[in-house]
Amino acid sequence: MSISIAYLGPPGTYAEAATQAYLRTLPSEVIGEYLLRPYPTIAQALQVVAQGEATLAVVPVENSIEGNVALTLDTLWQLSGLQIQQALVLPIENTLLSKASSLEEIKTVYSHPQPLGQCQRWLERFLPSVQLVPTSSTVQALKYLENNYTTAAIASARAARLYNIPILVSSINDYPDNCTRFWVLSLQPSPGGSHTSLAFSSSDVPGSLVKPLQVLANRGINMSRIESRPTKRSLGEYIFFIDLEADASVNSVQEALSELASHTEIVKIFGSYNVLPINQ
Ligand SMILES: O=C(O)C(=O)C[C@]1(C(=O)O)C=C[C@@H](O)C=C1
Repeated sequence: MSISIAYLGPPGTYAEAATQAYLRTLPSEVIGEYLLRPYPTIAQALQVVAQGEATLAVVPVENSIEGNVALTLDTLWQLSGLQIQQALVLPIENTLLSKASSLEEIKTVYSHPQPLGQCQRWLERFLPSVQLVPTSSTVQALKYLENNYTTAAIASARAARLYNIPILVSSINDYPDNCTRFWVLSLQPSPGGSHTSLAFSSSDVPGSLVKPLQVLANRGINMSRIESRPTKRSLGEYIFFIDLEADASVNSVQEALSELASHTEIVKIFGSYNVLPINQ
């Protein structure tokens, strides 16, 4: 029986590169059982796993320059049962792809909003008057390059090779150490590991953030990330996404997680897992 992995496609996206990197971490004799399934949005990749139509999803969570991937966090909050199996940190090296022979010919640059943000300063410096157009993925941006010598796309060198498109300028990141953290999620219980992720909502009253954080601090549990997203119910109400440097199977962490319930409205525990850096 094959194991399907959902990701933001089409092939050639950074999400696909992360999915391939995840496959390379598995024993070679099982890799043939995995089937990669591209989806047009991150939300759909997560939904098919939550509905049991795919086994795993590989989705971006956070970028070192642009911060959180809001769509991933919002979708995870809405769905039930998804557990993190593994985190992967993938280096992101953006390149400018175009059929133009020089930067002067370019009038429009297409890409996913994240790479447009990751290369913002480069774009301001070298292409200050072009129009920037967001697309649903870096590979979707490539379709605007067909038979057009005034357009460019920001995508990976791998996408350029796959779709046979010339690279006009390589390495255009504003900061060289650009990397994105991905999560591998499924309906299986998470395997345990060095990090635990959770999210909670709380009402807009004094201490609604301090109290849950105090529960963690009281037990010496270190937090490696905190992000907020609006509940979308009313202005000023938030969902907090937290990563802990701790394994939920440890007694004190388990106690803290159960105590959180009394200081929050809804708590969702996404599980404990290890983080793997990927060298490309
Ligand atoms: O468009 C792609 O190629 C993606 O894989 C999406 C995505 C993202 O959603 O952040 C993934 C990682 C990179 O930081 C840039 C874009």
